[in-house]
This record gives sequence, structure tokens and C-alpha cells, in this order.
Amino acid sequence: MPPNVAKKGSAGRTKPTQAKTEARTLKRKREQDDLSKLKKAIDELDPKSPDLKNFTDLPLCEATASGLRSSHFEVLTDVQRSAIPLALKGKDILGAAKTGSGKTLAFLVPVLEALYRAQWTEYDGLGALIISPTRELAVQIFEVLRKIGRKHSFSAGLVIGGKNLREEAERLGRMNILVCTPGRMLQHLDQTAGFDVDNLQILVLDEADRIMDMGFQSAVDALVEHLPKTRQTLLFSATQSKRVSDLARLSLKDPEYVSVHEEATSATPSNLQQHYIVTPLVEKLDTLWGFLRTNLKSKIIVFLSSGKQVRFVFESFKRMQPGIPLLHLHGRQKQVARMEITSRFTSAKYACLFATDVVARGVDFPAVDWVIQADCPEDADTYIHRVGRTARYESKGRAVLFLDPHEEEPFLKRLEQKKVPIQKVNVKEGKKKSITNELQSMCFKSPDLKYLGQKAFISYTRSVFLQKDKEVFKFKNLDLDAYAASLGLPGTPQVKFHKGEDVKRLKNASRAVFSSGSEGESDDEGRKPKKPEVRTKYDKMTERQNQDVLSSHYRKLLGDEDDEDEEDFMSVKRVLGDDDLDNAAGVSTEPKVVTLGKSELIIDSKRREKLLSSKKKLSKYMDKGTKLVFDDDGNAHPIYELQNEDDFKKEGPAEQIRREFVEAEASKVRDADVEDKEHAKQRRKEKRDKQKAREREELAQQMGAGVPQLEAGDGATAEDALALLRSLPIAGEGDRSSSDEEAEPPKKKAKKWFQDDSEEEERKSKKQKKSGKKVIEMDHEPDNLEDLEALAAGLLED
Ligand SMILES: Nc1ncnc2c1ncn2[C@@H]1O[C@H](COP(=O)(O)OP(=O)(O)OP(=O)(O)O)[C@@H](O)[C@H]1O
Repeated sequence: MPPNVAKKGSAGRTKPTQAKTEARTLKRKREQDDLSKLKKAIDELDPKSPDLKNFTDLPLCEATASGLRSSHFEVLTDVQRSAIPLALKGKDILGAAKTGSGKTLAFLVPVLEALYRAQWTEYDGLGALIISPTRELAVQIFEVLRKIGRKHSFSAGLVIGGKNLREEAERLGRMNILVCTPGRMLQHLDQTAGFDVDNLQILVLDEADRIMDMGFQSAVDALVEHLPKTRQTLLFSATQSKRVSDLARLSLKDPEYVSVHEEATSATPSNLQQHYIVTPLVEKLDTLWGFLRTNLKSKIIVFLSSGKQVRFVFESFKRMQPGIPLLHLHGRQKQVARMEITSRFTSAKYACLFATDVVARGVDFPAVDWVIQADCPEDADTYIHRVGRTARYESKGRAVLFLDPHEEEPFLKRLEQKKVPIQKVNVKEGKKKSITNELQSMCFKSPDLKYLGQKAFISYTRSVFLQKDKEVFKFKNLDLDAYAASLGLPGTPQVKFHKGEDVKRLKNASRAVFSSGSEGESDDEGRKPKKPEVRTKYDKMTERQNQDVLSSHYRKLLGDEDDEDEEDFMSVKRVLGDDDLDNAAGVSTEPKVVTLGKSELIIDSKRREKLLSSKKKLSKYMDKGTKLVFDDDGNAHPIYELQNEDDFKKEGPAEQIRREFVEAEASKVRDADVEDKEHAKQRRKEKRDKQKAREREELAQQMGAGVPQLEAGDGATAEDALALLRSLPIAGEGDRSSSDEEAEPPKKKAKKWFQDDSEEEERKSKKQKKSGKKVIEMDHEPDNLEDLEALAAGLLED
């Protein structure tokens, strides 16, 4: 018997149990010893020690160390060397380090270690919360966490929206670590029953300056309200601020400020080459096109100021086939599409991604060669984050900023203040090419593209207007006509400012709050302005899309893009209506709601109010009833009811019933057919007889008493008489024509009247007009309804 197989029987059962218990006790003791040693090592750790070079120099548990090893992370980066030891010692941290310098591990390693040291289990609930401003970044952090935390037994989840809230909620209770976006997390904290965060040990804010700024302010403040005060807090960003107000909002305790590159001469990675090109707004797309055409074997990100810009440039360039795969990404796309595009760009060797600032921060696309900022960023911090998508960790990268001549001087000043080294370059004359004609012809041929161009125009002008930095962004300097023409638009979309308070509010507010095209759109769950439940006429008008040109096809083409309009303060003029004037004049537009059956009718205009006085018109909005039949007992039934299956079977085989039914119906049709034919024959005969009788009568009148009466039934003679009659002008000119007829042989006269005598015709028509009568050519009396209708129609004709 092999030594490790226990004997059967009671002794056999106790022996392995005892052995197992002993082994478990031993294991637990070993773990406790390790834990004590680890805690001791952390207590003794000198966070400033120059000996800390590799991850192995840090007091980490075996699970984390092994996860790092298998992910090939060995040497500590500057920020990791400075921040991890302090974080292991339980300090609150404000970490600032250049883009691509490894901040993600600088907070993930302490998160895993904190929970490990607290011996966190699934029953302890949520231990760590990591907040990211964008879904893309949250997904990326989660992926890194999965990699380095694979040897731990903690459960981790991603809460970023785009999924069913209830499904997400069910799993939340079981999670130890959550990576989330602020809006969605707040939604759960507010709405998910039994989701407990009282035990939270550690809170992390990645891109903390962004999360603490206006766009997320209310969500973050409300979120922090739910969290326990006694916790460790780590804040990281490439552009960290030490704002006291922020620290107070997060209740940081004596935070350590870790700023490893503070003394550096530049705020951007040293392996990044930065250039700018002065290109007037109207030549921007030409310059961009020229750039793409000369860099086909590259991986490029092009940043634009709004989702509308992204869509227009992507769609128009795609049609022009530059020779490099094109992708586009913005916050209004559905989550699945965003993930798909992100992963395609990640794995692409050569591609150009047109994007909003939704991927400006934190996203770690591998091997990006170029970052092009086609639209000037809102500030120097955004510039730094955007260019940080290239030259990550130890790789090289290049960045080009497009500036309008008006933006050049003030924006360079901003960059200089932030220690950004940048050099001017010019586009080679030989590489310059105008694509305006192509754009014009494409917009002409495709209303969808033209519509996107109009939206892009409005969103760009609007973003310039809303920018806080008025020295850089001067709305007055925009040559709107030339800009519209450069997009290929046939005319300049008329833009209109909203009246009154709204304009002031928009002017004074941060761009992030109102812009959907910029970073603000990245996490829309919590901050999306709620649609009013009762939509007024004004709401509908401003929501209305350009119905002439935006086909459903385009919406399908964009696939999954939620094309809700933003809170436009400028818009195409035609979408604004009379109600604006009413609003301006202080007229209340509060709509009335009338209930009609199950539906509701909103009375928001005079036209609609009129509806209430017409039952017939209102019936259009009423529910259509269901037609019922009543049986002998007075019970109501629908017209068509399925027969009980048993009853149906009793009637015999289905096929036989079908055949009998078809035969019976066919025989009915045959009988009806014979009847119909007989009836039609009879009618024709009656008609003919009537006609003959009438002709005889007329002939008799014309011929007078000396003319022999044509005998009814004498076909040949009757035919001759008819031929004569038909050749006469049957115009009811009364006496005049009949007197003329007497002078000339009837046939000749008829010919002349039709063919030659135009004067006569004219005179006749004048007379008709005068008398208001019209001559209708009829070869017989109307003897049925159809003929009467034809006659009536003829009389009514001009
Ligand atoms: N110690 C390390 N050794 C090797 N590679 C590392 C190390 N730390 C991080 N990296 C790699 O460096 C890249 C950048 O890291 P990370 O995304 O954490 O940068 P970041 O500082 O957060 O940048 P950003 O400011 O843009 O968010 C990643 O691809 C990551 O895998």
C-alpha cells in the first residue's frame, strides 16, 4: 500500500483529518510568521534608502512579488521607488510623475499589500477603491491589477457603466477591490441596497487632478461622503496640484508629496520630440491630410476638440482613402465599440486614431509613433497628457501641435510656464495640398457628410467660445465663412446664441461641464443632464436633427453612437422657433398634458390647443380599440379566436379538412364567376338597347316627319345613321351649330370645324368661359355611376 493512502474505517478517517489539521495549523503559523516579518520589515524600511532599486528590494508578500516577476517587472521606476515604500508604511500620498513613468504600479502594489497585511477575505467586503476619470483608463488599470494580483485570492471588479446596473449591483457585494469611474460608482452607492463600504482600507484616485476638477466635483464629493474617514488615500497624476482645498475635500492626513520630476528641466518625457506647426484654421485639414499621407507606416493618434470633429474628419478622410487604417474614438460611442476600437488600435502596427480627450490621460497604447494635436488643447496640462500617449516608459515618440496664428504666442507662453520644450517646424511647400475641393464634392454628394460637417463646424466654434483661456481662444478672430468652406460646406451654418441667463451661465462655466466632446464626455453616467420628462416644443425643436439630410442610414453607419445633441447654446438657426421669442418675452411655455386613453397628448402650442376642439382630429391620438363580437350569452370575444385543439382534432384529419375547405371555396368562386358574367352580359345588352333607342329618337327628330323611322333591330341602317351622327360636331352649340349644319353636308362641316377653324374654336372657348359651361364629348348618355362620375369630373376640369 502506498504510504500516503489511509486505511478505511474510523481510524482511517481520523488519521488524514488530523494530518490535514496539523498541516493547516502549521501553514497558518508560517503565514503569521511571514506576516509578522513583513510588518516588521515595513516598520524598519527607510523609504529614502538608495538601495531600493528593484521590486525584490521591497518588503512585499510572496503573492505580489510573484505576480510582478511573472509580468516581467523587475527594476523600479523613479516614482515607484519613491512612492511604494511610503505607501507601504500607510502614508497618504500625493504623487506626481511624468506620463508613462509607471504610476499605475506605484499605487496597485500598495493596494494589494494593504489588503494582504489586513488578511482580507471575501467576507470583509470592499477593501480598496480605485477611481479613474475614464472608462478606458479604468479598464487598463483593472487589466494590470489582474496581471500582478493573479496569485492573490482577492476578488476584483470593474464598475464603469455601459452595462446593466442590476447585474453589476449583484456582484458588487462580493468584491474586495473595485476599479471604477466616479459617476457609476456613486450611482451604486446611492442605489444598491446592501452595498457596504464601511470597511474600506484604501482609496486611490488616478489622474487625481482631473477627478478633483469641476467636471467630477459633485460626484466625487458625494462619493467621498459614503466612505469611512479612517482610510489611506493615494492620489496620482502627471500634473498633480497641491491644492489645499482638494486635500481637505478628501480628508488627507499629513500627505507625503512625491514629485520625482519636480527638479527636471522638462515636464514631459526626455525621449519625446515635440514640435508645432502654425497652420491657419482654414488650412488645418489640408495640413492634417498631408501629414497622414507622408506617414503611412506609423501609429498615430490625432486629438480633436469634440466628438463631432472626430466623426467628420474620420468619415471624410475615410472616403478619401489615405492608405493607412483609420479608427475613431469618442465618449458618445457605446461601450462595446469603445473597447473594440481601443483593442484594435492597441494591436495595430500602423493606424491612425482620431480621438477626443477621452484617451488623453493614462491610456497606455503600445508603440505610438506620433501624437498630433490638430485642435489646440484647452490648457498646458491637457497638452502634457495628450503628448504622453507616446514616448512611454523607455520608448521614443514624437508630437506635433497645430496652432492657428492667433493661438501661437499665448499658447507657447503657457507651455513655457509648464516647462514644455517645443520647437517650431514648417510644412514643406511640396507637401502642401488643398483638399477643399474633394471635401466640397463629397459634402455635395453626401448629405450625411454635409450634416456631420455642419455639426463639426458648430461644435468647434462653440468650443472656442466656451474656452476659459480667452487669450488663446478668441472667438472674434474666427473667420466663420472661410472655416465652413474649408470643411467643404456649401454655406456657413448660422449660429445663434441663446438668450438671457443661459449665455451668461455658459460663458462663466467650465468647458468641462458643458462639453461633451472633450474629456467631459468620458464618464457620462453620473453627470449626464437628465432629460425633462415632459418635452416642450422647444425641447423637441432643439433635439431635432437635420431631418432633411441625416438619414437613419448614417445613424446605422455610426453604429452605436448615441447621437444625442448636447446642450447647444449655438445651433443651426432653423432649429429655433417661435417659442424662443415667447421665452425671451417671458411668456410661459409650460405645457399642458391631456390624457387620451392610455396615451398622453402634450399641449404645447396653439396648433395643438386647436386639436382639443375637434373630436375627429383628436381621434387620431386616441387608442384604437379592439373589435369584439358577442356570443348568444352576451359574452365578448375577439373576432379571431384559436379553436381548442381537442375540438379541432374531433373534426377529422387536418389535411382532409383543408382540402374540403379549399374545394368548397373554389366552387363558391366558380358559381360567383358564372353569375357575374351573366350579369355583365345583361348590362351590356341593356346598354346597347338603350343607346339604339336614343339614336332612333334623335334621328327621328333631325329628319323630321318625312324621314322614315329606322326600325329598331335593323342593324345596318342604324349603323349608317350612327356614322353620320358621329361625324357631326357634337358640341352643344345649340341652335347656331344646327343652323350651320344645314348649309353644308354634315361630314365636310365636321371636318372643317375640327381641323381648320381655330377662330371658331377660340370663340367657342370664350363663350364657354363666359357661360361657365364646358363641352364634353359623349357618345352616349351616362347610364351608370362610372359614366356619371366621368362626366362630373370632366365638368370640373379646367
Ligand atoms: N518597473 C517597470 N518596469 C518596466 N516597465 C514598467 C514598469 N513600470 C511601468 N512600466 C510600463 O510603463 C508603461 C507606463 O506605465 P503607466 O501606464 O503606469 O504610466 P503612468 O505614469 O501611469 O502614465 P500616465 O501619466 O500617462 O498615466 C506601461 O506600459 C507599464 O507596463
